[in-house]
Amino acid sequence: MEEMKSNTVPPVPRVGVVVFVLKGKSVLLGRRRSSIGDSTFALPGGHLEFGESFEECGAREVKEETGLELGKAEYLTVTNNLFLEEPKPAHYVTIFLRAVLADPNQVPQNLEPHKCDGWDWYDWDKLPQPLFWPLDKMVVISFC
Ligand SMILES: Nc1nc2c([nH]c(=O)n2[C@H]2C[C@H](O)[C@@H](COP(=O)(O)OP(=O)(O)OP(=O)(O)O)O2)c(=O)[nH]1
Ligand SMILES: [Mg+2]
Repeated sequence: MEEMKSNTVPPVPRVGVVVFVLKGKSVLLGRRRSSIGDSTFALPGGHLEFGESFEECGAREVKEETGLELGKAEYLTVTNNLFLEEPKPAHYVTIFLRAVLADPNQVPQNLEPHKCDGWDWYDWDKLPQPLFWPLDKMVVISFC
């Protein structure tokens, strides 16, 4: 087919799954190191892989990025995000989950330091700035 000969793959939307990991009144955030949203505070999460449930993906990404084991994750909401200003345009459908820790004494580790400056707990009433804009949009729409 003609389009198969081309080396330029047309962009497609991807699915991101991110998790509000909650501990008392605090939520886990880390400063991103990425071409998308560099140096803004974001939730742990990543790309949905073929065949995964949202909850499996959220638990896997949180474990890979922070070492934390989650209790049961619950669906919160979904947003549709276009990153047209980025070096490479991207489109994410982002699934937001929430979960508490399986064992509340676990301490987050920065297991992917090329993607994040480090994880910390932030009081829900005093979230750090700037938030990654899709997260900011979701918080404003859902909670303000
Ligand atoms: N991590 C994260 N991603 C978010 C948030 N909000 C949001 O729309 N996304 C979207 C845009 C991200 O590019 C996309 C995928 O997450 P990511 O950028 O952390 O992906 P990743 O490198 O960890 O993915 P992976 O290769 O490990 O699967 O999800 C958020 O608060 N945190
Ligand atoms: Mg990630």
